[in-house]
Amino acid sequence: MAAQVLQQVYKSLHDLLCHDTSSPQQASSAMATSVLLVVAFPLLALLLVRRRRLSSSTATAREQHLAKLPSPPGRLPVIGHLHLMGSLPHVTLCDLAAKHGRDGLLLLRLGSVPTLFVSSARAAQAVLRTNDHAFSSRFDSAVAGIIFYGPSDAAFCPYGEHWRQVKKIATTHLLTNKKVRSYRHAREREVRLVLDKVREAAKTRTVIDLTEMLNEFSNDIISHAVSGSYPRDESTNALFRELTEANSTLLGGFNLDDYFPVLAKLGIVRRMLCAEAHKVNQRWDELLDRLIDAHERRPASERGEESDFIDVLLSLKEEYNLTRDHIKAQLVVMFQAGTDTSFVALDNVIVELVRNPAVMAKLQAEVRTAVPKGKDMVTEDDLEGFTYLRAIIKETLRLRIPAPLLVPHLSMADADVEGYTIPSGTRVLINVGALSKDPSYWEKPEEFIPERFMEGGSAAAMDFRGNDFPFLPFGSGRRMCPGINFAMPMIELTVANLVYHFNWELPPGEKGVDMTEAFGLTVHRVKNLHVVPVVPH
Ligand code: HEM
Repeated sequence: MAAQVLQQVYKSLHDLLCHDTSSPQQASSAMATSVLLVVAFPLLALLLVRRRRLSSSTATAREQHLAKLPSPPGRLPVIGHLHLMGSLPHVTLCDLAAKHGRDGLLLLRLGSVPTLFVSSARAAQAVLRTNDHAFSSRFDSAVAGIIFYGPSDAAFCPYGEHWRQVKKIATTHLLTNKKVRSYRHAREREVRLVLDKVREAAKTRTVIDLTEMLNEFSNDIISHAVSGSYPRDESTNALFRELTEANSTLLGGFNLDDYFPVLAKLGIVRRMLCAEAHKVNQRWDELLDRLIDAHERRPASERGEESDFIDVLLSLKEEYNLTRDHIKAQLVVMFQAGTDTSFVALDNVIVELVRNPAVMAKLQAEVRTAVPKGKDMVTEDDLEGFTYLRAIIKETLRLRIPAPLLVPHLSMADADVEGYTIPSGTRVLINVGALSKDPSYWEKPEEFIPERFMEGGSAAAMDFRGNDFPFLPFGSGRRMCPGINFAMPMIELTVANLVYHFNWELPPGEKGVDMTEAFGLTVHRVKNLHVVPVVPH
């Protein structure tokens, strides 16, 4: 009985979040869901054996602070503002913040979870710099706990000593400039493989699915960094790709416990929510065990300059007190945090170039002038002088941020933001997608104008390394992305080669690129980019 109620609740909530609720019919369906939940909740609550309660004075103080924050009307019983989110929360939130927000802040009740949305550069600075420590944790998610072994990885692990250690490993051992440089030949080899495939298609002017090709490419690059000091292994790379996608579906989908954490404490709910995550985790486990075992058997003398992440993590086992599960968690997160973001960024750059032929021509002129005609490929040595290429990548990361709400932060102590007290335990989403289109910082913010980042341009001084708050595609502060140095050479090298060797046309009859977006762990286009490569004369 409880399982049936739960399944119905789950389905209703899923429908609610995955569809636009702006029409009257859908608004009434939101009300129906709410009614269903009002009826279902007492039933489910009866099943809770133990329930942690905040002391009533703490709860009252907390509610008093929250009540002072601006919040939109239309809050429904139990589901709160969940029905207002729609299928593209990063877009809906911009509208809600514009209508109902104050001082760059807006409080929504998503299910039972108070969630603060931050949508001005000043408020983002107050959260990510002035109160960086207070806002540096992550919320507890059953699914993330299974996928990331605890979670004990660098991205989903709550703030604390373990997180500090694994983040340090990421920044000082796995993703340093030196380490990234050591993968240079692997990057060039993978780009060469992409060029070979494109060249084949260009011979017969065949339409190619460039999005799919770039997705595979990004995954292969990370696969190499993780375990690739072995010969290239297609089947292992394909398995990594499949499992990373399975994780993305689990993490990016609707998870009941993200909005009703108290429910997730019920054994029956936990089992239902986590069954798929356990299956996927088991497959990761088998794959990683196999690879770690193989690395352990290999003599240290065989690990060259290009040691991969598994080699590095094994060598740090004693120093950092790492268990095998800790090592696996770091490996899984490198795929999860690194692949999708880098791929989406890369794909978006190409999409913008196809949509803006004048920008494409100017970039081709930059690359083709610097690199002699007929060269086999543009190498990383050639990239140094490509200022327009760098401006294009920045402009793409401004206009189409892969993770426009960052990863949710969680406050660990009361903190003052723009004159409001944000109580400990509040979930915080920074709408960096809104910041990078704020007209008070950006001229013509909806237009693709890479020149703004060139010398003399209005944003020439802006960078994405966490110090310019209107422009935070990688976040800022303690939880900032450690993967910039890894992602940039890969994106620059690939784009430079694709525009050096080929001109790009839309398939015959296509008038433009379909830009419809879907929200998940990252925001990506629904339809893949299909293009025709043409070898220039
Ligand atoms: C264009 C590519 C990338 C973008 C746009 C990007 C963006 C982000 C963002 C927005 C966050 C969350 C920051 C926050 O919560 O405040 C993040 C975290 C993270 N990223 Fe990236 N990322 C990219 C590439 C990479 C790569 C290549 C790796 C590793 C190979 C990586 C590893 C991580 C990790 C481990 C975290 C968690 C940091 C923490 O919680 O302390 N990222 N990234």
